[in-house]
Amino acid sequence: MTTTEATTTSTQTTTADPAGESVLPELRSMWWESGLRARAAAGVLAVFTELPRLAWQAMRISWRADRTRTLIVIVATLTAGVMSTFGLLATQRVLVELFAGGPTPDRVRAALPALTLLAAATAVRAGMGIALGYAQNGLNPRVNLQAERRLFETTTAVRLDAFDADAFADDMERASRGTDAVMSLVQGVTNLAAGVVGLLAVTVAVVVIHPLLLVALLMATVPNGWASVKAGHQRYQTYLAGSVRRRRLWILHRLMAERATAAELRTYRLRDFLLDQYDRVMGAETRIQLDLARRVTTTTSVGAIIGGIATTAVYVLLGLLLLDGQIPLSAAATCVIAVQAAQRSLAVVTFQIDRTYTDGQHFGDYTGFMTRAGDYMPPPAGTHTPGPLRELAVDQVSLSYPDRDTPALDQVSLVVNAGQTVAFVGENGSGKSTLAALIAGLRTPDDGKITWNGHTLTDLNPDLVRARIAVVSQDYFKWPLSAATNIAIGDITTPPEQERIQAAATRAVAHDMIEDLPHGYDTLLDRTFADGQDLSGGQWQRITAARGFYRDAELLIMDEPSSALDPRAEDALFQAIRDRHGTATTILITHRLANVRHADRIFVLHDGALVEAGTHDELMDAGGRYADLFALQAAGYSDRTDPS
Ligand SMILES: Nc1ncnc2c1ncn2[C@@H]1O[C@H](COP(=O)(O)OP(=O)(O)OP(=O)(O)O)[C@@H](O)[C@H]1O
Repeated sequence: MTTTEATTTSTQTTTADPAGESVLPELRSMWWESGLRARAAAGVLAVFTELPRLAWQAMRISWRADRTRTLIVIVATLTAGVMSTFGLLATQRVLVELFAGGPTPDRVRAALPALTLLAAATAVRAGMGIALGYAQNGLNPRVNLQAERRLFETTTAVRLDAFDADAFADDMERASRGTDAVMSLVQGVTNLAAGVVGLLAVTVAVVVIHPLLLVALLMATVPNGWASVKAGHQRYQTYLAGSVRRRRLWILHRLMAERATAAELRTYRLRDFLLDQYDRVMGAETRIQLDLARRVTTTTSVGAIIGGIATTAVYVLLGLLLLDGQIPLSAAATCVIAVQAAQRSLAVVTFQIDRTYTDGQHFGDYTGFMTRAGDYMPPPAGTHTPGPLRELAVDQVSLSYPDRDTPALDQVSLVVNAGQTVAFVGENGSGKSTLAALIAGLRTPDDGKITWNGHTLTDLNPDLVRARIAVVSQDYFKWPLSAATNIAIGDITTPPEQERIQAAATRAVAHDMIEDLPHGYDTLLDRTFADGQDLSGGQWQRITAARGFYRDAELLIMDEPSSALDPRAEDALFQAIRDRHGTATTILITHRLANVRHADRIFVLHDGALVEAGTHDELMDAGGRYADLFALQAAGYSDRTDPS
């Protein structure tokens, strides 16, 4: 597909129904696709210039994965090729002897040495085939392991902001597809090498018999080869242009078939809406696939027709050479066998060129992703060891999310002393969670710095800093693990201890609730597995709070830890937080302002700026934003209790 075609297809999808533009904005052409498309449009011949590089890369991966098997593959492939040449030359000798004059027994006897050679060559070739299969089978899982592990090593190491970039998500989607391609590429290159060696073997044999036969061989093989390569190119271009569509389809699959969305889908009667979305994306996809099928069929049919005509011409040429006495009958017969062998090898070669090229492009996506992901890697880790927390200072810190006009945090400065309980309050979107993420070292400020006992966070060893901080996030993830493990992953560096797990659960008011589960602490918290259970929102929140307590960190950051808790549980949780006062530091983010009254210091954020700071009493006296919010919330309670 050309660039124009790709653009047309994506606009077709969105303009077919103007509503689609806003509902499915991802269907628009992405800026980053144009560069890749340009590469794909480089032309069919580019395949041949790229193949050696791809083969080299595949071999390097294979070598790293398993040297012995890679060696077996190389030796077996080459030996099988040499045996093919031998086999063909031996066949010709057998035919020469059989077509010679004299009684049949004498002719058979004369052909015996060549026949023995032929049998030996065939046996060695078959043996090499078995060795090749054995080596390849053992190589595949090892190569796959290497490729996939490297991908996950990268995706788990990149900075958090990588996941804010849509290009990164698309890039990653293609890279995941690329991990399968690594294995396929190694296999494809081996098979391709086997096919090429087979073709070379036939070529050598044919040239030895009669150089003119080489022309015949080329005529019979080139058209099909060209068509096959071109078809592969067409398929890859279509695949490339469809990355955004596939991501959208994947999202729709999950929205329509997963448990997490099942209830809301029904409540809001989203069935028809989602099916309509699916029809639109699939409609576009089907049109594109049908168009591709038409173009691929045309290409391969043209190749097959020209190839057929050329093969007929070869047989005519052979007939003419025979009639003219240019070649003996034995050579002509060997040539027919050779052409058939060449066509078999060519079928392998063209299929493998197609596959290797396609896999090579996917592999390029994989390696390209690895390179581009380098831009998202955290800066070199600091080496200083953080001591026990004395003072945490946020100094003139700003952060803007990509594609946002206003900063999420704007020149924020504050100090938290060890043993304090401080609160971040403010309206939705005021920047509280962003500030917490910066303090936890999950994001790096664009400007300003955060210091731990006077050392900038980036100068400190990040693992050692994180070991001293526990974060209970507002957007927690429901890990599909047992209740005990869900808590124990709060400190993965030590083996889980049941007593410690229970103590953390008790502080988070989760113990009794967990004991009541069918298998207690061993209950699997995922309904999609056998024996799995799900929890209510408040119960999940208790588990995540227990995870935060499990680490017993010097600095505990709790972002909306009680939004789903019942009043009794909420009270108990905040009592546990107050118990930390004086011995450990807590940063609390909550909209329930009654719970921050006891905080040593309350920081009020508004539109990313720190607008007020002080104790509850100071802020109430100041009569500013905090006092307004507090009075508003308090009025809600007093209205209900006020009998008037
Ligand atoms: N990953 C992100 N990409 C782009 N913008 C973001 C991202 N996360 C947050 N924002 C924006 O940054 C601003 C601050 O968000 P933040 O989550 O820090 O607010 P908050 O004070 O914690 O809000 P809430 O009380 O609703 O939890 C908001 O305008 C939000 O839309």
